[in-house]
Amino acid sequence: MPSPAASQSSDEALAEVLAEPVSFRVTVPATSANLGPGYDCMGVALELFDVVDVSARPRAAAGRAQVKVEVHGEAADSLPRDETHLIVALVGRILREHGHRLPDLTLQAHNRIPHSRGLGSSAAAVACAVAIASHLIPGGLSSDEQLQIGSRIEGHPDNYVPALRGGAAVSWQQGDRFDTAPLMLDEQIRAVVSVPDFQQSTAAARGSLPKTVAHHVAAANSARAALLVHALTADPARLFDATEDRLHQEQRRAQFPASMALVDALRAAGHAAVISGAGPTVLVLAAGDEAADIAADQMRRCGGLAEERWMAMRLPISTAGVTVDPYPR
Ligand SMILES: Nc1ncnc2c1ncn2[C@@H]1O[C@H](COP(=O)(O)OP(=O)(O)O)[C@@H](O)[C@H]1O
Ligand SMILES: N[C@@H](CCOP(=O)(O)O)C(=O)O
Repeated sequence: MPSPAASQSSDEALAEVLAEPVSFRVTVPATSANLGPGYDCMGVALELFDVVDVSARPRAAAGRAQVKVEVHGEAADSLPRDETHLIVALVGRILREHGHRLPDLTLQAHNRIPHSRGLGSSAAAVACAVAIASHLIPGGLSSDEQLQIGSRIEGHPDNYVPALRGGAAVSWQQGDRFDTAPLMLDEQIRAVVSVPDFQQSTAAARGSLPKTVAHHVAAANSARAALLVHALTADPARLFDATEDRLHQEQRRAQFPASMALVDALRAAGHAAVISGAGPTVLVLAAGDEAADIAADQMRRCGGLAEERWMAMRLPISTAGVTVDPYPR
């Protein structure tokens, strides 16, 4: 999870960002990162959306901004309702970096993306914050600024970029800048996920990876990642070979043995199964509807045998990334 570094101290000197109240709705998709060998660089947006209704007003009083957050759905019981809420804190940080202070803000968050399951909830929150800040700042943030700011906050661009722009992408870091190229998915590509009832923090999963890998391991992973681009864009029949990872899944097995057991069972049956993001959700990339339905059935059968509860579902690829629309009346 990104560190929001929330602070409203000494923001009296900063400019008011709004002259008039504004209301708008932000919609942001879930994402699945890595896709097997594309560790920290590949991801795809999925049609499972968080929706945040935003009402922002010039500050009514001196001192701190008045912030009110309502949370519905995922983590409604545990997320903060004040300026420490991740989205609010990130909006404040981005505005401050652009010379503005946080306005009075009311957020109504309708959370549908499950947290700490490898479906990019934190990347979605970052994309949401970037979209809100861009909507508030006069003239907005350029597309490149949005890419740089959110990738820097999230620390790895693989799921932030599809949350921002939709579809699938390969993204990378060059010095302190991020760049990305869209992957034009073959029309047969389908995504099926099985989401368990237990969580895995991305930070903890990242902490469990070794600092170095052997040269032959890196070479083998490069071949599969390159093949994955080919399979996703031109030749879905290659998805099984293309989704073999050497960099992170086996290394994290101890963190989510049940997920790895499901990946093993699905792969033994010929499905292109991988850990979604840093887990514990399992993703199958399938070629066509029939293969996707078979994978979903198999996931349900395996899930039914497990101690944990799993929910298998097909999720269409989202061509839309984060969007800002007028607040519906
Ligand atoms: N919509 C949201 N609003 C507020 N905080 C969020 C939101 N989404 C994610 N988070 C924060 O991010 C954490 C999950 O981040 P992370 O461990 O990276 O998992 P994920 O794979 O879901 O991105 C949550 O526990 C919560 O603290
Ligand atoms: N490349 C990252 C992806 C994390 O995705 P998330 O959806 O679990 O936050 C990693 O594998 O650590």
